[in-house]
Amino acid sequence: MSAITSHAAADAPAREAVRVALGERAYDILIGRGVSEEIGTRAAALGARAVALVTDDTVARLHGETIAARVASAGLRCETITVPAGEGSKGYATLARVCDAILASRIERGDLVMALGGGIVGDLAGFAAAIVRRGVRFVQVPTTLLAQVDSSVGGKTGINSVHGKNLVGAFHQPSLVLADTALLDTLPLRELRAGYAEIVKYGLIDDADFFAWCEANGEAVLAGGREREHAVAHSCRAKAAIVARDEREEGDRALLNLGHTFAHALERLAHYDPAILVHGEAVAAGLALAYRFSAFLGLCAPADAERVARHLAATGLPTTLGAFPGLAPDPERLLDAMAQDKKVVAGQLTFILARGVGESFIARGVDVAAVRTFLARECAGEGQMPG
Ligand SMILES: NC(=O)c1ccc[n+]([C@@H]2O[C@H](COP(=O)([O-])OP(=O)(O)OC[C@H]3O[C@@H](n4cnc5c(N)ncnc54)[C@H](O)[C@@H]3O)[C@@H](O)[C@H]2O)c1
Ligand SMILES: O=C(O)C(=O)C[C@@H](O)[C@H](O)[C@H](O)COP(=O)(O)O
Ligand SMILES: [Zn+2]
Repeated sequence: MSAITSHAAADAPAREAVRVALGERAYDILIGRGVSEEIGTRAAALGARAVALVTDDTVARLHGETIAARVASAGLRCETITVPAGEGSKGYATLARVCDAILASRIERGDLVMALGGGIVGDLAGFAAAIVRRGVRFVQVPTTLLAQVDSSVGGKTGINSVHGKNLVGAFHQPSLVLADTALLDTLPLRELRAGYAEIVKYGLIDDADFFAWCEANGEAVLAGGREREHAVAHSCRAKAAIVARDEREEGDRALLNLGHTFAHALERLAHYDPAILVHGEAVAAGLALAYRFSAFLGLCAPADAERVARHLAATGLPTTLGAFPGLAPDPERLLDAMAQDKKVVAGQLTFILARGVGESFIARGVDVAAVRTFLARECAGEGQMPG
């Protein structure tokens, strides 16, 4: 119980800074209500004279003018580039349009691309920044819970292909992340839940105490307030630590992919259609599946798999392949999508599996026949806890 108490939200400071210790590419994540008020002075302090503010049409309507005015008030030229909201923007056509708009704005290497939005804008704008003029600096101003706890940190940028999720991209670290939790006040519950799945992931990777804290405080995180800020800061610290020791996913960083071999396959089958699922929902199902697959292989106790699914379901997240309206997953199509996973080595699948809550590990060379049998059971609705 004492370890759980160490996550007490009452102890969370109003504002927190987390350093991503990457040598010459090190940067700060500033977390708290109102931190984006400093965006202009912070951009100026980075030596930029102009900013290409990339955002989506929903975020532009809600927060675009405020952020652009803050940038301009520090004496920087600010050009806003707006893309349609949704995963459909994370593709070649929108990437080309964003790159050309950045060039048309005469953004120089010393200037800044600024991603104002969720993970889709962050991944897209970050990749554009990585390739325009062979590398322009960029700043992340994440506006979804998912982006604040995960996608704005660590420098994975990219777009989707018909062949799969995030298959074209680059590692390009931001120069600064401003996670203003006040921006989440306008975020719909469905998107809060999706971001919550990636928060739970940190507990499942290697922090059983944090998973227990999530079990006790998940509803409060969704409701807002100090628990949410604590969860954002804790998640950023967890991700920063992993990224600092393995920036380019040559080892440990793959643990951040817990649940994602399943999730990305589901996203491809759904053609990235948000009417069917969004990334965080696919991750929630993927986490439950990774634990059930671990139990199926005899690696982890079925009770742990049930505990994981029970908590995700309790916060309104999907935990089964059958949970997505309009999606009829079948084992062969899922396996075909998994074959494009970036963790594949010499044609062999890699999964992140678990020996228990907070005890995940990288499993290379996983037997395809076992995956096929497991998926067939899951597609038939067998092996799942009720509800
Ligand atoms: N690079 C990484 O390390 C990393 C990590 C996790 C996920 N991702 C990627 O992130 C993407 C998902 O990101 P996401 O869940 O943030 O989705 P998203 O960017 O689509 O945002 C979700 C929805 O919320 C809206 N929105 C954003 N901020 C809002 C706000 N403050 N108020 C109201 N509405 C708001 C958006 O317009 C959008 O419709 C996926 O493409 C996933 O692959 C990347
Ligand atoms: O930062 C990472 O590393 C992650 O794996 C975080 C994931 O939540 C995220 O969805 C990431 O985009 C997946 O990476 P990918 O390399 O599998 O595309
Ligand atoms: Zn993810």
